[in-house]
Amino acid sequence: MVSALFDDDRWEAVDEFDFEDITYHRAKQTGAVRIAFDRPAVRNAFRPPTVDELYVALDHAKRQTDVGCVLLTGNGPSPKDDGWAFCSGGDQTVRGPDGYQYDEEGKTGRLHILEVQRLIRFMPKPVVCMVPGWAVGGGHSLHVVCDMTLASEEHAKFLQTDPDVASFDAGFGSALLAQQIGQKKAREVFFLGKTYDADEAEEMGMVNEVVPHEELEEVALAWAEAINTKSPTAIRMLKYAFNLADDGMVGQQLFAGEATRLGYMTEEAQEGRDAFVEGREPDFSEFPWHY
Ligand SMILES: CC(C)(COP(=O)(O)OP(=O)(O)OC[C@H]1O[C@@H](n2cnc3c(N)ncnc32)[C@H](O)[C@@H]1OP(=O)(O)O)[C@@H](O)C(=O)NCCC(=O)NCCSC(=O)CCC(=O)c1ccccc1C(=O)O
Repeated sequence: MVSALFDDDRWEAVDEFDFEDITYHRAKQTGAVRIAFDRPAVRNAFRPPTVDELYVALDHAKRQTDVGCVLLTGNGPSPKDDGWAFCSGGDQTVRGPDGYQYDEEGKTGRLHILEVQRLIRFMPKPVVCMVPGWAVGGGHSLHVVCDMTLASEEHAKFLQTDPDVASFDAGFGSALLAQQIGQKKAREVFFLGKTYDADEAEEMGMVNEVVPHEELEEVALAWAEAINTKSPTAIRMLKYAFNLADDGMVGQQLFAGEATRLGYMTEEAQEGRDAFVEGREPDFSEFPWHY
């Protein structure tokens, strides 16, 4: 069993990978993938190989031109106590003095969940976080960086423990959270470390919708289906537009890159290319100065 909420009939494994810490599936009926933490016994805490696998799966999902939506979640429940989690952040048992450690000797510690955050943020399609239980520490930050969050009414719980374990996500996990729920509330999340249920998180503006636990994945898949009815270009440009103001010059660069791609698609741009290739002056006279 992948997860108690997983519907076998709707998904097929992406079997070109041999993942241990995550599962990766593709929807049968719409252009969506489901990527899930698969360490339920430790509330889906991530260790370096988990992060490596997550990066590979997300990067693969990014490159699938017939996939319009990525669903990110955590499998469950825990075989130990039936508890549910999206993700409880970095695995504290493998945390060393310079970051999270691989089993292998000689490798330096890593903090590369931040690379995963950037991949989600820059992903040219929406990433939906399905939260079936705890979203804690670095797991909380991941839900923050996802484009939308859907939460289990019964089991989703949101908690920032970073300062308890002397960690601090001073990037998207805090600053983007403040954009979502406001400065005062974001400071409360980190400074007081209270636990919020799904309804409170929705009220605060960091969860889009709260649904009965059993319906979590069905509703998320319906969202993916809705996204897949839209224009891929419009959705991509909108995501980068939403990011732009907060992401500074990198946000501009991503938006501008996609604007360049749209430019390349015009006959006007093709005339510029053809003129160079054919060794002649370009003739742009038939292209209007749009206003
Ligand atoms: C998640 C809890 C609140 C759940 O509580 P509860 O339901 O009572 O269950 P427990 O009995 O506590 O847990 C069950 C079982 O799981 C183990 N476990 C849970 N979380 C972790 C974890 N993070 N690491 C290792 N193991 C974990 C727990 O020990 C139990 O094991 P047993 O053997 O069964 O006893 C609660 O568990 C909890 O508070 N967990 C810790 C949350 C936490 O502090 N996470 C780390 C925050 S720091 C972080 O994530 C850094 C991430 C990062 O890399 C980073 C780097 C640089 C900048 C930013 C970041 C970033 O934040 O992303």
